[in-house]
Amino acid sequence: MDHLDLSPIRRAEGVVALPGSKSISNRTLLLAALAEGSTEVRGLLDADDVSHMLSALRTLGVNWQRHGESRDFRVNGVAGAFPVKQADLFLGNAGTAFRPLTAALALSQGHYRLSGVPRMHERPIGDLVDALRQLGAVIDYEVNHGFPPLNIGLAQIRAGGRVSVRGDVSSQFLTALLMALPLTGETTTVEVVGELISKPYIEITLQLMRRFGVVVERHDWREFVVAGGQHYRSPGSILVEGDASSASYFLAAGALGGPVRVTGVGRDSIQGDVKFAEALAQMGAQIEMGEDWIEARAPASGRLTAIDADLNHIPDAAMTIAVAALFADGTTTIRNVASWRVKETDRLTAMATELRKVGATVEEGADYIRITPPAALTPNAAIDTYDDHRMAMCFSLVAFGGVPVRINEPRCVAKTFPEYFEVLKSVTV
Ligand SMILES: O=C(O)C1=C[C@@H](OP(=O)(O)O)[C@@H](O)[C@H](O)C1
Ligand SMILES: C=C(OP(=O)(O)O)C(=O)O
Repeated sequence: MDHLDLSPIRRAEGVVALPGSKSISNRTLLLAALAEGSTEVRGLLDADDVSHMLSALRTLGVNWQRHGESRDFRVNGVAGAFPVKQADLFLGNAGTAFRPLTAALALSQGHYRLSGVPRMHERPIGDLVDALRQLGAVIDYEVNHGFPPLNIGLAQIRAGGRVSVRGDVSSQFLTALLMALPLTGETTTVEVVGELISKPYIEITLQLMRRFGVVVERHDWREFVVAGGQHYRSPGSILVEGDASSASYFLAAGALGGPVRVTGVGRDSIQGDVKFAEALAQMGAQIEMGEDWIEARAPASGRLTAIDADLNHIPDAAMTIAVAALFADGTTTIRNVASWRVKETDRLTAMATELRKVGATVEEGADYIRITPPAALTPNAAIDTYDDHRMAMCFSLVAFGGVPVRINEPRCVAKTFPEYFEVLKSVTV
């Protein structure tokens, strides 16, 4: 088995220029592809999830060019409909590619097949398919009802009216629907059924749609009205912010010593995961924030303290809090993260299993996890990562506990942050 042995880390200090945000990269690419005009996308994330979106768009007839070896791209919009009407798309395990493309293709009059890695075929998509069928889309499940692979057929799309979508399994279903609706050209009201989770990701969607000229009226988190007759129009140029979820590992490292500064996200960010800094501050870390940077250092007291918090608004960065809890006095409880079960792996079970390997006492609930750190971390734990980039990244923090730790299959970080371990090395001693 491939693995990476991390030696004990004494402290982290320095500046990390963050890679581009996954959520912003994939939304921007799709909106730029559907828009009228061409868009310069600067600072795009270079990682598997975005590569899947880029190659899907090329297969669908969208013309894009990369400027040399840079992270800057030009995307030539197709003004509404993909030119290629038949395609078989492989989307890995990229939720931000799979869900939005499903909606865009279901409303765009062609025959398409969408598939991914085996885990993607275990991640639910039924709520999105149900919503799209209300609009007249023809979508079949290839193997299991409610799960990819999907086959999309030619449809009679019903113009306008009301459509409902469940919001309590993944917010990506609502994001997908909102981004695709302007393709139908009629006013549509989307009603969210159940309590919407991961709300800040809907803010990212609405902000970027607005950058491309489409305005959505939002009534609380229950109803969204997309007016008819709008089209996406290129804003000219878009700079992708640094990834706020990727920032969480370095901010946590800073909170265990520091200072560590991340650049590319800050006060002006449109990403909900910047709120990770608030959770870390609640644990006692000293946080400073500028327009496009965040800095973390250890609490004045020297020790983090446990928190009991609902982290439904930052489900990805919440995993970093779970590992930071190993360094906090007391018992930390992370609540309202049932969605962890349907992500890259069942993250509640994976987190509980691996935290126990380093000696923590862990209670795993249906939608919460409670972590009491051990008096001393177990040295040389071999952490399984379950093909989950975030398991690999957050468990690297164990090395700050003065013990060596082994990360199995570390290359899973390629999903969102291929150079993670090199960057970590560059700011630690
Ligand atoms: O819309 C997005 O960009 C994302 C939404 C979240 O998923 P859920 O809405 O399924 O919680 C998050 O976990 C994922 O990494 C990215
Ligand atoms: C849940 C995640 O990814 P996805 O976009 O595939 O849902 C994640 O990156 O933590």
